[in-house]
Amino acid sequence: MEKVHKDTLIGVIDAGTRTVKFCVFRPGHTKEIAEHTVDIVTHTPQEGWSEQDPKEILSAVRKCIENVVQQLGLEAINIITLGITNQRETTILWDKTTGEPLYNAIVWNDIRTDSTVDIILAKVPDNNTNYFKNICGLPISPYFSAFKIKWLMHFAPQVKKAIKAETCLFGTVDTWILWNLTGGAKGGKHYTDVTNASRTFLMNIELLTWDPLLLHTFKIPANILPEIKSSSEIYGRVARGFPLENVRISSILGNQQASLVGQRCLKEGQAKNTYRSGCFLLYNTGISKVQSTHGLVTTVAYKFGSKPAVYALEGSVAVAGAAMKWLRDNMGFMGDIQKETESLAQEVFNTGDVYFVPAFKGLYAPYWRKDARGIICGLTAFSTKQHIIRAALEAVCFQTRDILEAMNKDCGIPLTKLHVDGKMTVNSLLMQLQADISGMPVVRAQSQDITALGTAMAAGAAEGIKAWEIYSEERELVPSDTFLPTSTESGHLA
Ligand SMILES: Nc1ncnc2c1ncn2[C@@H]1O[C@H](COP(=O)(O)OP(=O)(O)O)[C@@H](O)[C@H]1O
Ligand SMILES: O=P(O)(O)OC[C@H](O)CO
Repeated sequence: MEKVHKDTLIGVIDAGTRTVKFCVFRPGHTKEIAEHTVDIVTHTPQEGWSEQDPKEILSAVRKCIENVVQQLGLEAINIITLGITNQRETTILWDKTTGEPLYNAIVWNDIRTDSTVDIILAKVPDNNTNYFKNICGLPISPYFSAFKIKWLMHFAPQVKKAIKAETCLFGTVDTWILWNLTGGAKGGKHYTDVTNASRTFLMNIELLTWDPLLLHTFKIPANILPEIKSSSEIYGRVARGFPLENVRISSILGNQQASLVGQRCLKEGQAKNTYRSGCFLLYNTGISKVQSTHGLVTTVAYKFGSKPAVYALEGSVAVAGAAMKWLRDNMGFMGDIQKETESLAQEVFNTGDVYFVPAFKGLYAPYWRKDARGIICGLTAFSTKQHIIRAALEAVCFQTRDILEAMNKDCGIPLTKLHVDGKMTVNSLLMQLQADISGMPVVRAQSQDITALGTAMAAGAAEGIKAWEIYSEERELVPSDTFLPTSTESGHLA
């Protein structure tokens, strides 16, 4: 292992859907030494719409860094580098001369672009959802950024104007933060990394460059797009006016890819599932791209510097923990999700044959049905809120099982265990149900910060800090506990 100065520290900006966090790691350690989190408001101006204020994201980043710097006192000077990880697909357009956003950020799970999707579908033979999959790895769906950009180009006059004046820039949340941190209108770096670019629907997954046919199909001008970089290299330095001025920024990873790295699923055939608002299962397929024929997405897992890109198959589920929030906020079934979900669901032995499909905004993998909507069925006069809460937990597990089945069919080599992380995994009943429903051991990471850890590892790698031994044979970096399947009759995957 390369010698690292004992005081060196690495900072990570984790800009998620619900919160922005800044935390700091000591190389080689898996637990952060300081962190601060700020909630982000999501606006719903119309049903199915989901927007955030890009400036609020930025001021949350600033607040979080300032708070952590204060916590660390003099030690903050040891933060030598920063990484950025982020909610993916969320789309921001801004004016490069003023630095002002041209519209709110359109969040990944926003479904206003249904009609845009139909326009694109109408252009392809047989309305084939998978028509561009061999180019970008993705099915046609409102989930991906290109549909959001196209919607903005059509419906936001200020965007049209800025595009005409050639002052418009596009970025996912990583790019917005990087551009602003490195100087904004005064020379900010307009870059993204391959993992985020692979979620836009505009990148050629083979060449890792913006694809002319896709740009032409969406009529998106190339001059609004950021330059695509690797996930681990030095992109620039924090500009004057921001805390941690002059510190290098040296990793960018979409948050689901970051947790794949943090879980050290760095070899072909290793997979992880992250349970948060949504649920995202990524299976490392090495340097080869597996084209799914069973509804999964081909995505870039990571690219460290000049090393070849590593790919993953991804199964994305739009609603997982978000169903618990719905049961709390819309149904009033509980007051505190963390404290009550598990105990309420434990009060009944099963769901009493109640099933819950939380397709609030359509269904993602493996179905890709933008027209699907939620359903609760099997209700009887005996059904209680406990049955429905338990059914909501089972729904997360069934959706994961659907994805595991699709992965096994696509890859031919069945997974033998599932590594999991994310806030929802504190729910041990959910973990046991997942082991039973998928018929395989579920290995739960004993850390909530796998995403940030993966980003710190990538930032460290760019700086020559090999303290986490990214390529070592030993996989288990973070302590874990395992849930074994207790029932097998329905638990075996097809
Ligand atoms: N004990 C629990 N049981 C079930 N769901 C939980 C529990 N604790 C948190 N959740 C759910 O997990 C999700 C946590 O999401 P969070 O990590 O805040 O990320 P994000 O909303 O950015 O995806 C929330 O949707 C919440 O409803
Ligand atoms: O911020 P999260 O954890 O909800 O992750 C969102 C995903 O990146 C969307 O693809």
